[in-house]
Amino acid sequence: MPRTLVFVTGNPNKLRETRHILSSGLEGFELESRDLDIPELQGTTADVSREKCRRAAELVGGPCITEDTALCFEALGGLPGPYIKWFFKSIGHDGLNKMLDGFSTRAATALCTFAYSAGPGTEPLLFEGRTEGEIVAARGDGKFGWDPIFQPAGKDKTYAEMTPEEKDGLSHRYRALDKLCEYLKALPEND
Ligand SMILES: O=c1nc[nH]c2c1ncn2[C@H]1C[C@H](O)[C@@H](COP(=O)(O)OP(=O)(O)OP(=O)(O)O)O1
Ligand SMILES: [Mg+2]
Repeated sequence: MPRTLVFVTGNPNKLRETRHILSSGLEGFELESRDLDIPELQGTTADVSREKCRRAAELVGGPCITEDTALCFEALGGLPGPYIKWFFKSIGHDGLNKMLDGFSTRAATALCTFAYSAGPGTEPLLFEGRTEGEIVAARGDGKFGWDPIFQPAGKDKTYAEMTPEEKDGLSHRYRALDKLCEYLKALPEND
């Protein structure tokens, strides 16, 4: 019997990709989605993730998962990090590239954090996945956020030029979800 997880996210691309990973690589789980826009605190990626999941569990009234994606530029000491959404909305692919002009490195880390709460009032657990890469001029279809400007280390394609299977094979999201699933599989069925 697949276990159903309530995934609270306002982002349809995230949901699609997470479902794809769960149906092709990490079987045994199904998602039920709740499109709720939870206010996001400022702080480290871990602070932002923990607080979002805590609030989501209160709204859902039961166990749930949330996910936060950060894009961390080495030249900027890890920023924009969890604030990438607002940087991307404001300045787009070109602006993000220009931010790094003049620096000696365009290295970036895509960081995905899944958070799991067993229900309201319980402390969320965090599962992180990282993919190293660099920021390049946009290539590929631009359907999902900053995919066109992130090229994983050692590859000649951006995330946006990869098939869903290729991206899932090395993505920050796959790596975080793999850890979350390992944890959930080890829990007793009715937890
Ligand atoms: O694999 C990805 N490839 C490219 N872009 C991505 C990816 N994953 C997230 N993104 C974008 C969406 C948002 O602009 C920001 C993360 O912000 P983040 O708060 O985690 O997402 P969100 O507010 O859209 O959805 P949610 O309701 O789950 O918080 O990076
Ligand atoms: Mg968000």
